Amino acid sequence: MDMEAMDQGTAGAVTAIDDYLQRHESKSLLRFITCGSVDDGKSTLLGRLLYDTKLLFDDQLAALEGESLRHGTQNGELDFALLVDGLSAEREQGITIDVAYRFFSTDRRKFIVADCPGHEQYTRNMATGASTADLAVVLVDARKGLLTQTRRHTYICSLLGIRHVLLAVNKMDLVGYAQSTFKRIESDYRLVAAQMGIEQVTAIPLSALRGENVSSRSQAMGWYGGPSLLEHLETVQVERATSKLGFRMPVQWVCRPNQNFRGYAGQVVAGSIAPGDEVVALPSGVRSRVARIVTADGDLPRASAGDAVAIQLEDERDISRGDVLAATASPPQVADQFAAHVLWMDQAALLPGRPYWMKIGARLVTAQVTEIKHRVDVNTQEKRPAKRLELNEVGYCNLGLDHAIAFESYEDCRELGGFILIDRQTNATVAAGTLAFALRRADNIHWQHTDVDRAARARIKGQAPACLWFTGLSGSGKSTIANAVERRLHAMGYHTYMLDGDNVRHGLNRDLGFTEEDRVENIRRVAEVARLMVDAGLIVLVSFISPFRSERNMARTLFGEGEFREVFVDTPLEVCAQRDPKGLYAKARAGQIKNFTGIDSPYERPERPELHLQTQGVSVDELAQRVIDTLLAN
Ligand SMILES: Nc1ncnc2c1ncn2[C@@H]1O[C@H](COP(=O)(O)OS(=O)(=O)O)[C@@H](OP(=O)(O)O)[C@H]1O
Ligand SMILES: Nc1ncnc2c1ncn2[C@@H]1O[C@H](COP(=O)(O)OP(=O)(O)O)[C@@H](O)[C@H]1O
Repeated sequence: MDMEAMDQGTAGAVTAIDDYLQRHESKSLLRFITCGSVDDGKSTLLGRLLYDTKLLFDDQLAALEGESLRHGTQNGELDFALLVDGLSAEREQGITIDVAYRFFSTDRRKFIVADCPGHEQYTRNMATGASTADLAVVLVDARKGLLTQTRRHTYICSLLGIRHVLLAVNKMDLVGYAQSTFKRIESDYRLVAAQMGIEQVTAIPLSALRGENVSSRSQAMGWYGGPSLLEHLETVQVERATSKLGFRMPVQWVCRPNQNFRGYAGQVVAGSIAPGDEVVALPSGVRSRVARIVTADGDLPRASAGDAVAIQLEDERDISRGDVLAATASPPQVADQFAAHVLWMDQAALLPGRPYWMKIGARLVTAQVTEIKHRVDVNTQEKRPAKRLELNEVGYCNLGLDHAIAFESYEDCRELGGFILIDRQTNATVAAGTLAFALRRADNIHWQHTDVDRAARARIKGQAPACLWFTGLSGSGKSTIANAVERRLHAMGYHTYMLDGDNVRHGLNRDLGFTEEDRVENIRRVAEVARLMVDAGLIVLVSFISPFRSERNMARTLFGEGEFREVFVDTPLEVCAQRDPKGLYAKARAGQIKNFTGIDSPYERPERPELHLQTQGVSVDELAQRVIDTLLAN
């Protein structure tokens, strides 16, 4: 690469950026988002606004970001590039979502507008944009009035903490600039917004296409005495009450450029901090004092909310990415069970009991929705009972996490109260959510120590406890083979127990049917029971269809290294249907049984089972022996 040319180019960019920053430094910043249905004129409005302000800073800002990175690596102390690497790793996992942020500015204010393209994934992108915005421009077509989308988007904005809405009643030229139409839409909307807790609504009649009431007042609407859209954006006061919270910073990255330096990099999300202050890392509770606050431009005497810094502590501590550094005097709560709002954004429904990745702050944990309290009808605000959440539905749920986290309610702190859920199979972002409060503090429930532990229980039985997990279609041979395995093990003196779908469904799981959500719960319970039995020192044989990879993988995580063996009883559907030991396939094909696995309910084949048994033409005895060989091999 031609280094000289590159340096010159960069130097040029730096000067331009310095100029830009100086000119705009003193101005306040407004982050907003535009929402509306497909044809309401969102792009026209945004285009018009950018055109009228004649200031587009996309390129300068991209260069600015590049520059700050370069500076970060210059003095060899701090590698901020690592931070960015971390983020791009997330991008590869599909965690981040595509939202284009456009920058523009006028003489009075700087603006960042979240531009959320794409109709299909609109809700998903919108939620991302809304989570950092202070104001939403909600577009309504004057000819159509409020639509379901208008209500849905307003609700999402409200859920994600937006308290100011600019209602842009667009296409006024197409309704003859009628004041009555505008007034009707305005009052309809105020009612909806008030129901959703949004009190600051400014309604503006406009025509984005003709540029009326966008950046200048319209002659055609003399009856309107309010500001133009741009005037309002330039002057509206959106400052949130200064957060009452003390210092909080999620650790995005631990920087170790050399042996002598260890810095915890991240953005301060609340309060402020200075060298000498005592901090606690949560959830571990480790304490230390701040030695230095390092940035790309040198050390700071104090860092406050919004600053991106690396904090060096006085002593070497075991603190990692995802921990939260906080003021010791007023630390956040730590908990593992929450009440939360969840906006579901995936085609496949949210199923209670299924484990998802949860990303909150810089932390990644496993979370399950343990209960859906209710679903919210976005049109009427009514609470309705629900067993699952479908695409674009919002539910008020209880969440259970596998690890405790430091958090704030979303209302108090977006960064430590907002989260996304990620599907563990596809890595797709499937939900956005907001924490309301902790249901139970993690430190209130302790794991009770027992003097006789699992090793002691296993020892007295003279065996290594294990879980043999048989999965396969109905009639594939799970029970027959598991039964033969248990008979042999028993004869050899092993302590065993068999959990069979048909049997457990008569007792513990009597309340469950065969919908996806019931099957998820069925497997969750039986996996927990199997875990207890392994804890008791037994060899447990689990024989359930267990059709979903997610739940089988979840079951696996409950056991120790090598304790769990997945046995795939692989018999083609046609063969199972021919065997039809209980006559169920005949009934399912006749439409008398709904949701029958393999017919109108899916079976996800195991990808890496410990044992893959193809049963056709092989005797039950031989198959059972193979299971025993696998079990006793290690
Ligand atoms: N709709 C439908 N789909 C599948 N199976 C059905 C259904 N209705 C009843 N049965 C009978 O229930 C047994 C499966 O229960 P499981 O608990 O193993 O199922 S699951 O793991 O929750 O999917 C299954 O037993 P097996 O044949 O031993 O697998 C069936 O006998
Ligand atoms: N090689 C085989 N392995 C297991 N079962 C077989 C085999 N060949 C025939 N079968 C028959 O298939 C049926 C399987 O039923 P079952 O064990 O109840 O299946 P599942 O528990 O998977 O629903 C039984 O009637 C069994 O005798």
